Amino acid sequence: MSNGKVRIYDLAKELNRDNKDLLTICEKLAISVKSHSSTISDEEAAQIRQEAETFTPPVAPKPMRPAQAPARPKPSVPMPVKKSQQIVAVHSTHSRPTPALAPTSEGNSTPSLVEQPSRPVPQLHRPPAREGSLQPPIKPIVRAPQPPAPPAPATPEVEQLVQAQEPAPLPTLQGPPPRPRQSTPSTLGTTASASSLEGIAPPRKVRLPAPPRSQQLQHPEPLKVPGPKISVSGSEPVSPDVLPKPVHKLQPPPRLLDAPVRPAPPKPPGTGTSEDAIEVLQNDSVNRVLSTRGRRTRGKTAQEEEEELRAKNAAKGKRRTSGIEEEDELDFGADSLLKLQTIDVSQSLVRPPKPKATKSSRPVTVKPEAKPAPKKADKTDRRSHRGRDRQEEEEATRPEKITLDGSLTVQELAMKLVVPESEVIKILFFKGIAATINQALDLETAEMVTKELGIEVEAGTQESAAKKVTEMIEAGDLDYLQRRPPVVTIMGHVDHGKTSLLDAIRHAKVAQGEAGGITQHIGAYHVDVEHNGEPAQVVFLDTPGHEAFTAMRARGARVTDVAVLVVAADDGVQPQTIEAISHAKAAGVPIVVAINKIDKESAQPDRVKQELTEFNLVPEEWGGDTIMVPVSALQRENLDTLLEMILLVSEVEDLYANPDRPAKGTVIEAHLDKARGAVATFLVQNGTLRVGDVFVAGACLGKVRAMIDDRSQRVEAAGPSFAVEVLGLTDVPAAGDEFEVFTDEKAARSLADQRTMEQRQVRLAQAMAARRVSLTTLSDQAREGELKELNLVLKADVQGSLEAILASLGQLPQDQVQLRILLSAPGEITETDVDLAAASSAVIVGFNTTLASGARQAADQNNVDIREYNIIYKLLDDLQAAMEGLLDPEMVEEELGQAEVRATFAVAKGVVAGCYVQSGKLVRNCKIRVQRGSQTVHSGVLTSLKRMKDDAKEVATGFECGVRLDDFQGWQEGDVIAAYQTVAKRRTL
Ligand SMILES: Nc1nc2c(ncn2[C@@H]2O[C@H](COP(=O)(O)OP(=O)(O)OP(=O)(O)O)[C@@H](O)[C@H]2O)c(=O)[nH]1
Repeated sequence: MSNGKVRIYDLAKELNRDNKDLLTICEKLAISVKSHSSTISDEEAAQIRQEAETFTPPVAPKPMRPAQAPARPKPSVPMPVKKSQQIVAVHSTHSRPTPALAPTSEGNSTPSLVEQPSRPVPQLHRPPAREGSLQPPIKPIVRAPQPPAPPAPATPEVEQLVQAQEPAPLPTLQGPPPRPRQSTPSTLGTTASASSLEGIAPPRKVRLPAPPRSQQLQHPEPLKVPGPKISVSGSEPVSPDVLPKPVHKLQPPPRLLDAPVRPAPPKPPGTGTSEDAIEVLQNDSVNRVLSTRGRRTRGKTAQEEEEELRAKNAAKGKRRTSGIEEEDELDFGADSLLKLQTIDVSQSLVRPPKPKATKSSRPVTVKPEAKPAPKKADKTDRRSHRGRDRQEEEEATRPEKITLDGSLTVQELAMKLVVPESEVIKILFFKGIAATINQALDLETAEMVTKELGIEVEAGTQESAAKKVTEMIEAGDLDYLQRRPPVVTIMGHVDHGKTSLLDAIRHAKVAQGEAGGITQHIGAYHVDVEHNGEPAQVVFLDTPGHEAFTAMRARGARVTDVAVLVVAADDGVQPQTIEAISHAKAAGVPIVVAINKIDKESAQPDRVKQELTEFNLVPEEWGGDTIMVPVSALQRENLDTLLEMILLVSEVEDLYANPDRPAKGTVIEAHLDKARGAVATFLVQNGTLRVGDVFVAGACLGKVRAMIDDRSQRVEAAGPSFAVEVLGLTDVPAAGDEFEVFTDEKAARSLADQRTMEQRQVRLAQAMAARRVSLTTLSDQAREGELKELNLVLKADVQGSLEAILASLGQLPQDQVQLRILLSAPGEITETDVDLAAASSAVIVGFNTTLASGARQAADQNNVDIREYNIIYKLLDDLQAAMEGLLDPEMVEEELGQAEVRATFAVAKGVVAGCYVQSGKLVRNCKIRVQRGSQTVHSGVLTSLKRMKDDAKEVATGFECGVRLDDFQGWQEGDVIAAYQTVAKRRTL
């Protein structure tokens, strides 16, 4: 007692009574207490004391199994007088009901069990038991003095359990204090399950309030339902007399195995199956997931469940987790099932439900830091800091459909999808693609990610890119349209002869000069041909064939009117052939197939045709509509026919433009020329480009200083479909950027400024996103200290080089050190790049490019490392080495030398060992070990080293020296000093 307050359990002790007795007295005296730990006033305590003198613990109005009790000749389980709360399986009597007892249990036993008029049960809303439902194997505590145990019905297992749990018999059944969260029906059910599980389940401390008789009478159905009734959730009543049967229901593994991967078949409401048993898991989270599914099989939607749960929690005054705990608790009793279901569980975990289905099935990875850049999402962040709110918001703002047009970075895709970048990275990761935030994704991959998130990709997205050609034409041009030459892209697998073919067509040996046989840049070439007796022209875009240039090739197709697909007759359809077909088809560009190398003996043109039919390219002679021309680039065979066919195919295309207007078109390639500055190849798609024209290409302002055609001739004007190299740019635009001539220089300048500003913002966003990566997408690994990062700012002469480098960097192993490209852009290294690198501790890598004025100085000031390369392999090697450098070095011992102690001298500061250096050297402050025979008698640092009387930094082999240590004086002649140093050895990736 303290402060005039008395706790119930203190009082119980004082009165030598059970807590429950006192609670009962309290109830009787209308003293409001919640539990035995509640406090009451002294007056109330006095009342209770008084009452306790005459109080006899109430005997249950009826024995638990009145019909069965007499049948028990002797109580198989000795009932304890006190601490009887853990009767485990009294209901197991139902597991094998004798025919004689069955009717009794229908009529009486259930009500008798729960009939506790003095304890109202708040939860009387349980639905009747549902057929076939599984009951979680729970061992409720029926705090009850019991009638003598029925003899026959109790299974041996149950009896064992009961014996284990209840060492002493209880004379009577005693009602528990009111507990609002349990109901008797579930008790029945859970107990039944427990018994059905052969008593393996551990005892549960679930106290069950007894519902009033009326409640019990509301649920007579379960007793009438033939067949097993087991409920997983413990919320449904179960017919006691059919309880043994579920044992068989639970056994068959095939049904359990089905559960994780197959949605539950429709069942009558409340119906449980063995699948539900999978809810029983040790892992809480798994339990929740599976419980959710289990509940759904009973016909509830996620929303209903959510609401129900909230309502439950509100009623309990607890948070949601408590609901889960309760659920887990209820499931606890079926540990035995775990053994049976381990495989099922793991299956369900490795195959999470598709995110598309419902909110709950979407991978929950939205973290505050992982918010993508979109402004809308940021606002949401500010409004609410709760993850769930944000996720809901995010999902609400998530588009149903998006349009993908060509390759884009992970970040750009995440912004489009309104998901955190981490989500995209995660999806890619699970698909086996390790991507960084700024990694470019090709269309196919982006589509895959989009679909994975349940967002539709708008059909014909590539069409928009292809239509760019026609979009170049404005309404004002319509009256002045003239036919223009077709722009042709040559595509195909590596080494199938693209360059040779173009070369053969142009009569110039371009291919011979190429190092490694890889075409490095997109070039454009004009070919004059005679068509229908009239002179005509075909413009060829030379696309590189190496895999690394896939993205660039995709861009090439955008401005293309006809695609020539080169397939080597001796090699057939190869991966890049297929890729080229899909690019051309996606862009809606007609394909002319050039079956090359027919001069070779191994050539099999028909095999090529056959293979191409698999891709819906059926040759005309086989009844299809694809023109296939067998050619030999080497022998210049059939080239005229090929050109003829290209013109024929392009005839049906709307190839018109208005040459009498300022030019518009696309940047085919751009690079920084050391002598000439920024140089770009423009393909004019409408109008005529002239020397002196002011233009904006991407974000770059320019004035055409000179134009050079593919024959290195200066030209004054370039009409539609012409490709010319343009000098006079202020910066290097990106391949694929559009250009447009402006008559008003001011307007051009302001547009360029505006675009530059936009680009800066994108860069800033990229930098911010890059920072977020460390906090979000990589947080898991970073948290474990497993992952380190190497930030890079990558600048190169041309887009093609960049793409090649990026593709190669993607191949570097990044499981221990993550490479993050903060920026990759063509052009020289500028002060802005240095700023970005400084802010993000990045290294700047320049490939075939130069430093803008001030960049070097800024780099020195900011301690930014700028590395310049002109050989890609060197760059890759260095970067790999740098990544390896980031790994924690391995500390290894390196032997320095050995000296023998020949004499010892006591000095003021200690003992000096007079030594002779036998090998290597002794170095002051190096580490040493003093060895005496095979024993190391001391390890430490060589603090004082003298040669004669002077301090020495080191003493080499063959010299004598004096060694004194601060922390060791026990020298003995013959001791050997082993000197060594620890060096950091770089680990490799
Ligand atoms: N026999 C024969 N060889 C050819 C023919 N066309 C090209 N080749 C050879 O095939 C090889 C590859 O030719 P390229 O023109 O470089 O092939 P490519 O597709 O442009 O290669 P990348 O630029 O690396 O994608 C060269 O050795 C050519 O000599 C042909 O018609 N007949």
